[in-house]
Amino acid sequence: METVRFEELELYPQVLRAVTEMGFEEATPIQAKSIPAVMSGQDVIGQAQTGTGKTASFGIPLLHKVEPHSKKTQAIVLCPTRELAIQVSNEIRNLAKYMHGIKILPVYGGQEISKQIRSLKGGAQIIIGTPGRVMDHLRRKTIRCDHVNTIVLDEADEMLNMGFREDIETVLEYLPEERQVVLFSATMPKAILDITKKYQKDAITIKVVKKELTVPSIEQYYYDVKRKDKVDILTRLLDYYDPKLSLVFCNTKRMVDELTSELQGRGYFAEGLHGDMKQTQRDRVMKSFRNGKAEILIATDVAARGIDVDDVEAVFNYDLPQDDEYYVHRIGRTGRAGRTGRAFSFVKGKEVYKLKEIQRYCKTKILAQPIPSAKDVTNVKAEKIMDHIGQIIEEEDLSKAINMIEDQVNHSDYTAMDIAAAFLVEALGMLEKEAGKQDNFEFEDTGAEEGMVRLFINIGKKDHVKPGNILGAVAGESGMPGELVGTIDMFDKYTFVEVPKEYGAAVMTAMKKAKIKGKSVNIEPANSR
Ligand SMILES: Nc1ncnc2c1ncn2[C@@H]1O[C@H](COP(=O)(O)OP(=O)(O)OP(=O)(O)O)[C@@H](O)[C@H]1O
Ligand SMILES: [Mg+2]
Repeated sequence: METVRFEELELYPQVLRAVTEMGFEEATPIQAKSIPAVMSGQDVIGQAQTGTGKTASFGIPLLHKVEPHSKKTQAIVLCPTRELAIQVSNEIRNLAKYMHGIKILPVYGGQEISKQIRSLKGGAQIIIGTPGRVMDHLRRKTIRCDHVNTIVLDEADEMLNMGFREDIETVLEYLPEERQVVLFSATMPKAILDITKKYQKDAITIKVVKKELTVPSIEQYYYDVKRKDKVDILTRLLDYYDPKLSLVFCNTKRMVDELTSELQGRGYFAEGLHGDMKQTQRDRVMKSFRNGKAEILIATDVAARGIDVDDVEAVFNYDLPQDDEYYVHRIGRTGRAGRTGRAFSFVKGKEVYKLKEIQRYCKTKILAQPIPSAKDVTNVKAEKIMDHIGQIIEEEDLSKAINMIEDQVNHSDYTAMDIAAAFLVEALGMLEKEAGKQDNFEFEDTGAEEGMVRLFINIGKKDHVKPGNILGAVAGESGMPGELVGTIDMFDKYTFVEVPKEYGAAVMTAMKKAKIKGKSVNIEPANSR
């Protein structure tokens, strides 16, 4: 398709200036087609892939449609999540930077309503909000709709889905008969298209057609992963690919919480995000993800739609999404605005069929991929260290250090090569300690109780050791609740302890460092003893 420059779209000079300042050079295909259509006042359904600039596709025309001299509310944009309402409002504010007298206000749940009411009193021509809170203001008459001539549903298919449909209908009832209804999304399932007729008149459909629904610059892989191995494989992939920012999707809030503390415990800069958190906390997490302080965001689908954060280089489906559409939106958090990205999905057993279904829906291929080995991770780390070293050699004054090494070489049997190699081992070792806090152990079935594994402990001479000492060491060192420790069988020279399977590896790792009655212990999985 021919490229269209923003100059050709007859924008206000103030808007053109803002667009240029935001670094947009050409209009994306969806922008080129839908900016004129939305400006003309027609009802529009716009569909284009994730990260292709749909926000400006409706944001720019809204700025052209509002009358800045009237303080009345003239346009409403509805978004499915609070984070998206904030983001869309910021993007439109950026576009409006050089237009005077236009106020753009986000209103969403979890934010103090009295504060919102005060802001609304000042008059805002464009309101961007979540349906529940907008409805609330309409009922209180703190938002008045008599002059609203445009309503936009961002993520329209989600908004017209069962969870939101009633709210949307209520909001629409408040609007004047003569109004423009604009819908945008990366996905438009047929069932939803059927019901859009109820809300729109002679809508034109602008679909930027591509072969596949997902963005081609996102590499998509899957791993067949047992539940218990998921965390290890996730950290392996994080270490290997070392993405600047990553987004990890789980299907439940509980899983988000669990995985967040697991990764934090292993030393990763990870934060969780889900709907049960307080809004102030959600805001804090989003802020630290946007500024890169949190490198890994672990979230429910609350972060799946619309969220635009630079430098998200990898998306993980820790759990496979329930709906095909959600796969498209989740992985679309990377590979935005022409960038590349990677998407990794974990599947177990029968979920492979679900994955096939997703590929059919998206018309894309998700490839099986071997898990990088620990050695692969070491290699990429060594490469990174060598890159860094190269940079130091290029940029720093090394004369003092060279003198010191020369001294070493002259006064020992070591060559300069020995010394350099030892430095590399030291640097890698330090990294390894950070990355591999938990060793992997194979537990064989040794007739332990259901869900338990049997560990063999040898503390050498065991004159004064009592079951209580063992219990204290196992529970105390590993952080496992003591009441979970199963049977402790003490024999003449050795002891068997049963612990829940999921704590097996943690106990083993912890006990290697533990002492019982001042003595180091020897611990291993009980096999055929
Ligand atoms: N013409 C353009 N040139 C370069 N960058 C652009 C252009 N238009 C928008 N962008 C930038 O591209 C990114 C993605 O835009 P946006 O969030 O609007 O995508 P989207 O199509 O709404 O995606 P999603 O379906 O995920 O909601 C944003 O950072 C935006 O500022
Ligand atoms: Mg969007």
